[in-house]
Amino acid sequence: MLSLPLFTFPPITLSHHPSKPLSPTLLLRRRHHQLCFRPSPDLSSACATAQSVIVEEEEDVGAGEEETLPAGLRRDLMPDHVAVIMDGNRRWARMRGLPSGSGYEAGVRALRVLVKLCCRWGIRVLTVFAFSSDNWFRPKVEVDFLMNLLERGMNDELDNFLRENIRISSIGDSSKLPDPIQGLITDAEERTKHNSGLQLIVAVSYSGKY
Ligand SMILES: CC(C)=CCC/C(C)=C/CC/C(C)=C/COP(=O)(O)OP(=O)(O)O
Repeated sequence: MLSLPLFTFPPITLSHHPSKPLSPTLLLRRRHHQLCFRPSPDLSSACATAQSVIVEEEEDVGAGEEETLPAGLRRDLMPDHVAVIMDGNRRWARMRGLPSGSGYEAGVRALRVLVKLCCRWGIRVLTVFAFSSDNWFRPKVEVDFLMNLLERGMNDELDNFLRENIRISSIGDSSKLPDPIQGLITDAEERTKHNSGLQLIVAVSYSGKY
């Protein structure tokens, strides 16, 4: 089982965009598997560029072929592996007087944009920390909502993963997930296992122990 290291150094947190709940903490795995933390201007501009693309989310952000990087980003400084902690969804919704569910749905939309950007910018691996072991202790209605969102996401996106050459894998204690979701994840892992593009690792029911 893969494990995602947890870091104690100050995380780089993207400032909230006024309309999108993407506040990921980025953990960068540089080439040659050396872990490092780069609060560099290059990273800032990567974040700024990502945010400006998220603003244009409603426009088509096609995955397409790997492309020339936007101004300010340098190919030799791009990480191989980006990991995102997908929190802040409820806070984002609360700040706008919306129910938590709207925050989670917006989080999923932001995730779609992030996946497309990783494909376009040549990131090899994207890990998203989507549901922690502690999240099981949230109110049942909220857990059910998230499980439903996960199930819909896996169903809706599989064709896209196949078309875009994205390989899906998951980490975490999947035995706690409802059976249909376990089945969907296993199926997606199996059907995409030979894909050679972006590897999308979804950490669900994950605690750092798995
Ligand atoms: C499993 C699934 C459907 C993944 C899709 C992506 C997504 C929206 C993940 C967020 C899940 C989550 C419980 C985040 C925790 O912070 P929070 O945003 O609930 O709370 P906070 O605002 O208090 O940090």
